[in-house]
Amino acid sequence: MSLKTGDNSTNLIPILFKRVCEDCEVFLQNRLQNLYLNSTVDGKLEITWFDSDNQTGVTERGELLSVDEVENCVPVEVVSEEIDGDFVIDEVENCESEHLFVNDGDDFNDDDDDGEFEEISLKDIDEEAVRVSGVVEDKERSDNLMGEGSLGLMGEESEQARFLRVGRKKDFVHYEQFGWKKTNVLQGLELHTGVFNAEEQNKIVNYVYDLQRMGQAGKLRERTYSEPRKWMRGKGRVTIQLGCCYNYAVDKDGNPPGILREEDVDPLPSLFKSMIKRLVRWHVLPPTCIPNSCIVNIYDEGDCIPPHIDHHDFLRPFCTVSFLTECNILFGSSLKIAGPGEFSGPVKVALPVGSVLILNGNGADVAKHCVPAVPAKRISITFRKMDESKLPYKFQPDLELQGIQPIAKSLSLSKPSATPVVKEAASSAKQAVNQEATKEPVVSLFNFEDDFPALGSGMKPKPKRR
Ligand SMILES: O=C(O)CCC(=O)C(=O)O
Ligand SMILES: [Fe+2]
Repeated sequence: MSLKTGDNSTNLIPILFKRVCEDCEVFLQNRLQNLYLNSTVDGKLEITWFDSDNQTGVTERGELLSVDEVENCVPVEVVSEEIDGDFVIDEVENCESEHLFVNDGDDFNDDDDDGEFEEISLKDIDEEAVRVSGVVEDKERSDNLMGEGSLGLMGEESEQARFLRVGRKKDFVHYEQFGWKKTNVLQGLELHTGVFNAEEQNKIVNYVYDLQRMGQAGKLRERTYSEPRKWMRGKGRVTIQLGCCYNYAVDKDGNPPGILREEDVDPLPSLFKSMIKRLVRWHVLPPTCIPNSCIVNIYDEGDCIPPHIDHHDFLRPFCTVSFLTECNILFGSSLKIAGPGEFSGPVKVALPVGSVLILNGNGADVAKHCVPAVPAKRISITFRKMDESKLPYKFQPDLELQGIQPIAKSLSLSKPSATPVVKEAASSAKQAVNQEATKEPVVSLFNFEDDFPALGSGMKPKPKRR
């Protein structure tokens, strides 16, 4: 971190951007934005940039902070408590918690050769839970889960029909000013609705409950299950980590934030691999970024996740799948504490159950996100691919997760197949977004349109810009 912007940092910008190609401009812009984020709050020193390699930070004014200074600085803004070796981040002003310290198949149905899709995954949940509990090497069962053994969740519908009904919103827009430049801090965000139907959600939720029971009974590996002490609203949430152990903040052993490579957690169970397969097959996640880890968040009423940017030990895009209760997720480069477990920010996106939110680009790296106190019990599963160089030492790549390919977008996609059902999905995705999250001015507008508009549906309306 040798760049010192100082008070005259904006003077550097025209020079930095001179004769720079478009790609480099985006890259530079992102870097600069990170430098500009999180200025002082109420006169307290905040760090705008955390260098995870050197464990140093940079203040808004470009001052380089040593490891010690970073450590001394952050507790001013971060309230966290250590619970069983894990830091549970509570009310956090401006997300510095995870951002700084942490630097932060579908085989629900499987396609067979004749082009029909047959339900394949989801075995008996109890059996599967036992399998996950440590008997994960049961390859035969795993094969069955991914192959035969259909529970018929797809019913009479083909995978193609289900795929067509997914609502997709990819045009989130909210401009924020960084120095002289306005940036869409939501660029890269996508909301896919109707990816998991009610029956599938039920299976997944019951499975999560089984995992939770096993965690409580000490039947999962030590770092897999974490249940915080709750002493007030907004405190903590249960987490189940699979595929890797993620450290939210420097822990009692002095481990830095990020993936703890030497720690062992339970691997992704087949059911979750089935979910991942669906996400890739249904064009929700790209085949180039297939997740190999996940964190299950179990929120009781009033639980929250404070503002943060997901650690860069995880690649982009990553995604979060919602269950049980619709809730809002807030986005913005600056998110504020509004009360115990309550936050405010410029953009509010509703997350319907069964939906998948993709975080990528600025939406993952410039805007912070948080889930304020949820109105009722909620579960989310965040799937992320680990950076190759950060894989746990004992990590075994999973063959089931290799070579997953998206299904072909058949010709029917371009037919006016925007049946009422499709429209319904579209409008529910549209309703899912509310940019009047707070009283703060909202400068962005967005338009919903399905990925696959009906023929003759005309040109894309352009997002309005200021
Ligand atoms: O619960 C959610 O939807 C968000 C979870 C999240 O931000 C995370 O796991 O990093
Ligand atoms: Fe997150």
